[in-house]
Amino acid sequence: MLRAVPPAALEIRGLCKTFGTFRAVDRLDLTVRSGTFHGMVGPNGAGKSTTIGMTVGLVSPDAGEIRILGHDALADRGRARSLTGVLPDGLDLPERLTGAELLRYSAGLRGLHRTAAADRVAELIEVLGLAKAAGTPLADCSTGTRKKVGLAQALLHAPRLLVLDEPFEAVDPVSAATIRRVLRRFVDGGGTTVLSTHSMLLVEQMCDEVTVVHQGRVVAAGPVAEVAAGQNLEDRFVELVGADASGSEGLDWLTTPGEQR
Ligand SMILES: Nc1ncnc2c1ncn2[C@@H]1O[C@H](COP(=O)(O)OP(=O)(O)OP(=O)(O)O)[C@@H](O)[C@H]1O
Repeated sequence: MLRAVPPAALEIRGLCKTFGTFRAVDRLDLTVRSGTFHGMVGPNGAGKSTTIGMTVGLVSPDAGEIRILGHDALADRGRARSLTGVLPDGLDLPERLTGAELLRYSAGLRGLHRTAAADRVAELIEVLGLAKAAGTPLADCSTGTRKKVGLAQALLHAPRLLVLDEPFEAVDPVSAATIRRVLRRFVDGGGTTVLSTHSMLLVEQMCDEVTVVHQGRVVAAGPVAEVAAGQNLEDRFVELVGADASGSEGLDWLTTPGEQR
């Protein structure tokens, strides 16, 4: 008997976004298979955050299709939102709430029963090492701690797809290892994670597949080893997006001692 193929966790076709006259995302296609860890990499300004923003309903696309686990995410935002956990770029958090208050509030918005919400919030605080942040206004928390609170918020409602914009940015190595273990358990349990990152090492260590975005378009995609094509991923990345020798010329005043300032 033929087994039904599960729908992709995330399927993007022909996605476009223009800011003024600048085409930030240009007919981008992306497929993230269910139950995988997928990395999205690209140079600064490549269009990763804009793509993620459109995927999770924070930025409206000019054109294209987005399907989350087979559901049309643009037509049915409510369904897409319930399936997806999001760690957006920039993390605009309500600064006066403490970490615990934000998590309880988010659990309420997600419609979690009060007892389940309290249990999950307590467990996330424990596992992610957020005891201090739980009682501290978010305005007074460090960048890395805010990332962890944002991640806890993304996990609260047990989504099927996690979309994370640079989840390891500013996070210390011990916390990063904890986050990696949490994400690995999530994926091993059938969830799907797509994350943007500048760490090729992280992609090599954690991701099943990778998509390389450059100037709003996909320039390579597939299993990490295939995209790396026999090189380490960092060298292959530089080859794909074009090496840049800037930084080795100019700024003579910086290296000429004794010059008048
Ligand atoms: N709201 C906006 N208005 C105008 N331009 C924007 C806006 N948002 C993004 N852009 C531009 O779109 C391009 C893509 O930005 P985006 O943040 O998606 O890149 P990125 O790949 O996430 O970059 P980085 O790795 O530096 O975070 C950039 O040139 C950026 O300046």
